[in-house]
Amino acid sequence: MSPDEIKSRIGSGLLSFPVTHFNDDFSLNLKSYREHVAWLSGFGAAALFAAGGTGEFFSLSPEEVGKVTRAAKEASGDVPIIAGCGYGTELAKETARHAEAAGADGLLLLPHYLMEAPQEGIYRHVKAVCESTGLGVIIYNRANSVANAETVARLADACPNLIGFKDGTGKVDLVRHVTAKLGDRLTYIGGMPTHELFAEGFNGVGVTTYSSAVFNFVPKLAQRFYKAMRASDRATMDEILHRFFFPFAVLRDREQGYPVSIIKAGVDLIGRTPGPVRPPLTDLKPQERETLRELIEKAAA
Ligand SMILES: O=C([O-])C(=O)C[C@H](O)[C@@H](O)C(=O)[O-]
Repeated sequence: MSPDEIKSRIGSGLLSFPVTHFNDDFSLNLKSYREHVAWLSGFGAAALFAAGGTGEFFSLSPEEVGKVTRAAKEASGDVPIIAGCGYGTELAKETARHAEAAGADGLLLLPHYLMEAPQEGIYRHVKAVCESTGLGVIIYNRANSVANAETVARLADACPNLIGFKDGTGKVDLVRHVTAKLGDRLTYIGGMPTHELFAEGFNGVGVTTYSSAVFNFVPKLAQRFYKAMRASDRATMDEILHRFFFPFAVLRDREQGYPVSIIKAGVDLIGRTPGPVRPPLTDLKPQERETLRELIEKAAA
């Protein structure tokens, strides 16, 4: 897809990040991953992100990102696949090359590694990655890589293929500044952990779509919530928040890294085979899985 096509496509509906499936020895289980992506593709996502944060991008090699992206493309039918890339500039460019060769429809640029960086450095880094690829690129503001509105505007001017801005900071003032300055030059994506908890507020500042991690295992519930948000149907949102998302967040917050582990556990509980999370993450404990099982049952009721 051209950068313009993927830009309007991601703005057209709910997004999600499939978990990456592993065998018990932590090697990639692409067969199981393909089956999961094929199943998810039937629930109306505007695009799926291969090897994103929830897909344990941070635990994959550049070659593995390429393999995961190719497997997603083989399974997703006409649902576009956006691939993760990130770390320092050279590794990000290398990963982008693997993803592009694997047929990705766009790229999500996750934060660079370890160091804080000045705005000029973030600008040069993002620009270099954009210039290295023909794909549309979405910048992901999070952790040690947070571009301010001025930097995002400079990047949008310098990089025609910068098509999206994803927020993982939760800073409404910063995001509002970006949406006010950039208008419809970019598509805006909410990417807080369990973004449904933030969705209504961010919709109010121009972030009209978001990525839903729980879509991995309760896709119908995720779509119901998204449609309620778009329709400003607060009664439905309140009902789903109380029944599912608030207790889900309590469980998710029991351990560092659980925003990813709990999604894998959910996928496992619905009878798919995502396998374990790779270290440094850890899987849910048996009692926590039981609590999640009960929540999933309630969500289906
Ligand atoms: O990097 C990631 O995986 C995300 O930020 C996407 C997730 O889907 C997040 O928005 C969530 O947990 O709902």
